[in-house]
Amino acid sequence: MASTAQVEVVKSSEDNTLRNSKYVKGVQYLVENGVMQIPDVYAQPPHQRVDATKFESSNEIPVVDLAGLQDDSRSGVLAEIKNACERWGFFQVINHGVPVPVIERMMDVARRFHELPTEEKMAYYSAYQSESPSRSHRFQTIYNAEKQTVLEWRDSLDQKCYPPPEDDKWLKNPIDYRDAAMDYSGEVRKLAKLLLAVMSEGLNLSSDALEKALGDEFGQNFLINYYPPCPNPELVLGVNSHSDPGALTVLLQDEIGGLQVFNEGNWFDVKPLANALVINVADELEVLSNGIYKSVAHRAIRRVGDVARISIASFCNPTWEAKMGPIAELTKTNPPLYKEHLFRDFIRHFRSRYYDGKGCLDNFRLPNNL
Ligand SMILES: O=C(O)CCC(=O)C(=O)O
Ligand SMILES: [Fe+2]
Repeated sequence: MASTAQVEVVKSSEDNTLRNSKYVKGVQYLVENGVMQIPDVYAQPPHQRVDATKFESSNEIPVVDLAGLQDDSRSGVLAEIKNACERWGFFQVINHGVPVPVIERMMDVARRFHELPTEEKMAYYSAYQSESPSRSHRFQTIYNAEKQTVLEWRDSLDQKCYPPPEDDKWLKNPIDYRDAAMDYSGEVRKLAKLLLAVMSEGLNLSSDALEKALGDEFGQNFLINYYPPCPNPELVLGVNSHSDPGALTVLLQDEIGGLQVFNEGNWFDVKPLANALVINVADELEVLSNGIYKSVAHRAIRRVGDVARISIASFCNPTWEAKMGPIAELTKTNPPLYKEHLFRDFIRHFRSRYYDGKGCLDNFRLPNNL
């Protein structure tokens, strides 16, 4: 590593300066410059700090073998998924149909992107989605410079995948990125459709009910998260506690680990499993299912160790204009628990604040569900 970076300390109260600070270059930049002690702006308040050395009890998050969907164990697999969506909002899948070479190639381009020289990544930087609406991708290092006072130990690349960007709108560097990203996101889309069908059946709805409720062809983007080694891992969070705003998330993580899920007052590690994918219920699926399926607060910690962690979160979202609210069949015996709204308005609200657990969804609950 090179000499210690001269990092200016930004005090939490000066959050408006974050937008123009050197921290926009991201955490990999600090690490490449030999940072020995995290700048104060990355330090979590004491109650948010974690033990970055130990794995929490972690064998309980269900692992579902999707191979069983093709044979006479199908009804058992449906029940496992239904149960996981109700109890955990999270599960891992194996034999999910996304080919291993497609996964490996995606991980490889993801790593090579984040290891590019800072100036090349900064060519893709913008602080907000709204500042680069025509671009299909965005390098992101600060989630919300106006609203957040503590920064996360991660750099991300946000990539729209569906509707598919025009050929010349994909990232040009790494050169093989576009093909890898298109193949991977196409495979993830097939899996998401399968899971939405199974989840619909779990609600006793027709198998196309959830996909239809997301509008004409659901939207899809992925976020490639890069968490470089940290000199003070016990002081930082890679991603603060949040629930995903869309419908369904398919997450690929490498072998380092760090994803944690909140359940009944405790944090549980989602243990890395080779070639498995992690599935989670997002806020709008909780809304559509009238609270039967649960979106769940999760976060990523940066473990002790000297290897960067990568995760790729693929978000399947309702279309912008899709009308969200509990599906009518599910409100016949139980009252609706969530207000009707457009997905556009949900996202507007999500982006207007810094995330905190399931705080955004709380704004859309009806009074009988507070
Ligand atoms: O890195 C992880 O495991 C979690 C990332 C995540 O939750 C997200 O990007 O929404
Ligand atoms: Fe997430």
